[in-house]
Amino acid sequence: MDLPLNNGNKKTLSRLGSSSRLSPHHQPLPAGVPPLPSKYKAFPQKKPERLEDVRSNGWLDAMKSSSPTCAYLIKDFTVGITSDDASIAYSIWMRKYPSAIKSIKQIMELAYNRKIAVFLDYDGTLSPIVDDPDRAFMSDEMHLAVKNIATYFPTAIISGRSCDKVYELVGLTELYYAGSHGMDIMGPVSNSMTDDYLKCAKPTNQRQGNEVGLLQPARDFLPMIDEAFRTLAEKTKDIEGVKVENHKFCASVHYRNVDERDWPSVAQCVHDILEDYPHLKITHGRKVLEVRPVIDWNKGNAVEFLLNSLGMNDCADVLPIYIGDDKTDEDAFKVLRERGCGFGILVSSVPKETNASYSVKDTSEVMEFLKLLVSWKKIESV
Ligand SMILES: O=P(O)(O)OC[C@H]1O[C@H](O[C@H]2O[C@H](CO)[C@@H](O)[C@H](O)[C@H]2O)[C@H](O)[C@@H](O)[C@@H]1O
Repeated sequence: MDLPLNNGNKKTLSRLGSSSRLSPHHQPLPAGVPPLPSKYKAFPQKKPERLEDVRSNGWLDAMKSSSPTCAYLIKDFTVGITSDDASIAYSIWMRKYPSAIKSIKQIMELAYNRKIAVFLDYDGTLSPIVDDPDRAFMSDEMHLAVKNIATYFPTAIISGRSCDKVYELVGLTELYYAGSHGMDIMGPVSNSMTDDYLKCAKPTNQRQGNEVGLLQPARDFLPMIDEAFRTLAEKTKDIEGVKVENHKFCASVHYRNVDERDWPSVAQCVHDILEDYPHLKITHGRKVLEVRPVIDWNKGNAVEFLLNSLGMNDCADVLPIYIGDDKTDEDAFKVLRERGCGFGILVSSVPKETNASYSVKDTSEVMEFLKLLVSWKKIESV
């Protein structure tokens, strides 16, 4: 069943070809989800029979395992181990996901005669994870490293935050931005783009003098997300430490600062609200529940879209590199792995299941890797 998003304009982006997976306006809804009504408010607020309790539907387990800081290990390893065991397990894991820094020579060989495109997640990748999402800033050194990388390679930030918020935090006009987990893309405009890709009234890419366009495949969900955000904020306001953010095409319910004994209340509250929104779903991030439209569009689609619109779709010529730390970044790692084109680098200091090919420990290693890429490019171009 196709979801008639966006004013019935059936034109697709010509550069994307005919793949329905890439078409932002024909996202199939999962089986059993009713079509989105044209007037969302008129939709009967069906209250389905009570879903499984959050304890049995896996939400609580996912909440407990999000953002592990010490010896939380994946299923091939043991939980509740000593720090020595943890470092052995990490070393074993690193054999499968080697350090991108130590593998720089191998990466440069892969990049030989190919154009690199760089995709960067924001939180936990460019800025360290902190308790207050409003204070997640990049260091000056990281800011410079990102600016330099964008001088040499097409670079995009792909974030769960709204496009405006991440642009405000990064403040670099030479980058492309995809906010709301890829549902709000500020990217390059080419002549072959159709009306689906809105040309931005205010070109932000001043340094390169390029026009910038917007792609918003979940545009019709805006009123619904806004209403859900307000309900989530209202209903969770008495749980100490909860913070709810509106990221335009998704909403984030943070529980990092909530006493662990109250996590079931957070989960139950969000779960109960979502029963009234069959067009919204939950994904798990680092101590955050992300509420987003059920459409099949994620950070992986955003990467594919940007590669297409940058004219960098030919695997023989292009090496896309995606760096991220979160579960939502796995969608992008998976796309690169499945295309057999480019690779992901996971930011993690503990073993995790991942579709990335390499790893770095933390944001300072991300910065070191970005600097290495720039140094290599400088040497190569003399
Ligand atoms: O895709 P990202 O750029 O990584 O954004 C994902 C979420 O990041 C932010 O939350 C995370 O970072 C916060 C600041 O360090 C931290 O306090 C929080 O616990 C993390 O989940 C952001 O606030 C979320 O809205 C994003 O979805």
